[in-house]
Amino acid sequence: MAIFARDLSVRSYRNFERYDLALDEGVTVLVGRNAQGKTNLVEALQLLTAGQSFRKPSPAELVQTGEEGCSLSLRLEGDGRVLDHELVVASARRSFRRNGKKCTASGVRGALPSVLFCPDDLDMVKRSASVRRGALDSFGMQMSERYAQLVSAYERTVEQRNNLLKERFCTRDLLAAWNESIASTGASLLVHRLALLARIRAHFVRAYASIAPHEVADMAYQPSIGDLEHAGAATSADEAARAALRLEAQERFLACLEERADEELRRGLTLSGPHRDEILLTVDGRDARHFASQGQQRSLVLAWKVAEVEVTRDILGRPPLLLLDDVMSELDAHRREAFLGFIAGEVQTVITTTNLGYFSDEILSRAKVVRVGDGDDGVEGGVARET
Ligand SMILES: Nc1ncnc2c1ncn2[C@@H]1O[C@H](COP(=O)(O)OP(=O)(O)OP(=O)(O)O)[C@@H](O)[C@H]1O
Repeated sequence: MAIFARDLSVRSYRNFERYDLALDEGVTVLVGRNAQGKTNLVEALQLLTAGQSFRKPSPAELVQTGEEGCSLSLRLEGDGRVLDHELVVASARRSFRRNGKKCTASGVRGALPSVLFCPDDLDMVKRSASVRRGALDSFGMQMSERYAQLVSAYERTVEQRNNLLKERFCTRDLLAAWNESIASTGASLLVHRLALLARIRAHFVRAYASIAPHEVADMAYQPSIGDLEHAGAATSADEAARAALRLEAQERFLACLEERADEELRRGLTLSGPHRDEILLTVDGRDARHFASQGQQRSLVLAWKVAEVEVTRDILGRPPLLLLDDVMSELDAHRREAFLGFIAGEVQTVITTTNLGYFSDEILSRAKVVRVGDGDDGVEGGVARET
């Protein structure tokens, strides 16, 4: 059974003094001129479902200029349950609440995962590998708490090891004490990433084929420690097979650390591990970073997003909340139709736009259209204040 996001309320948040928005179970279109706060509302929905925002704001940035603090809340309903997620910023610190009880970001993650597609994503194919790794990890963190723990533990370990590498007193012997722990956490994260990527890949290949039927797209994970003999075991139901893969990754990681220790000491950086891995996207066997046209890049990203929606369904048995921020204008009519065709009716979706002309009459007839911003009498229950 599905879970739906029902009511969003924000107070003293970004450009809104107060704003209340009731969402449709199907498609809600937020329409308004530039800088009216449409993206801010999408960001609020992402914060309250994924526990983080694509803008990576400091707590103070969320607070409306001139105010002391802000609050955001979202009511979720479904599965016979009601869940209230809240985010409060006070004294420049943010805290989450779930059903009134204080929690960390992980407390609001997972009940209703969100998949965001925004203009920044459109060039993820050509940007650095960290963008693609970040996309995979942000999604993985919503799918599994263990994945989220591994990401933060690994990031912490790399940061501490890099700090040590920058110290003049650092030696190979001192580093060796850290290697076991970074290799163990890194190997576990690597196995989680391989498993998630394998799930995404199956849907990605299919989705791309229906967007561009005469081309074949693919994706592959390329570990910086080299390809692993037992990589296929990442998706195995056999715990022993996965443990063997973890061990192989750990040993390989340790060997790489040993081999590159002098270079690491010289550069003050950890040079191998999941934070240096690549996610390779290809079209007809050619590396998309170098060969994909603008249109092919857009199709690759669309296919990736469709795959995230499908994997959420596979893992949780229900669809995510899909947040489409200002991307309709970036897609041509064919890709727009293909994308909306995938999600039509079955996925709760919030779309922002400056122009309803991008939507077919069919979509508009069943969507809830909300005007955001001043100058419109259709603004739903809110006060937007331009600053
Ligand atoms: N902390 C803040 N306090 C006050 N105003 C803010 C704050 N943060 C952002 N804003 C304002 O919010 C507005 C931008 O909102 P947003 O990015 O949601 O616009 P939008 O409606 O999505 O526009 P576009 O269609 O151009 O993408 C800007 O006017 C910006 O100054």
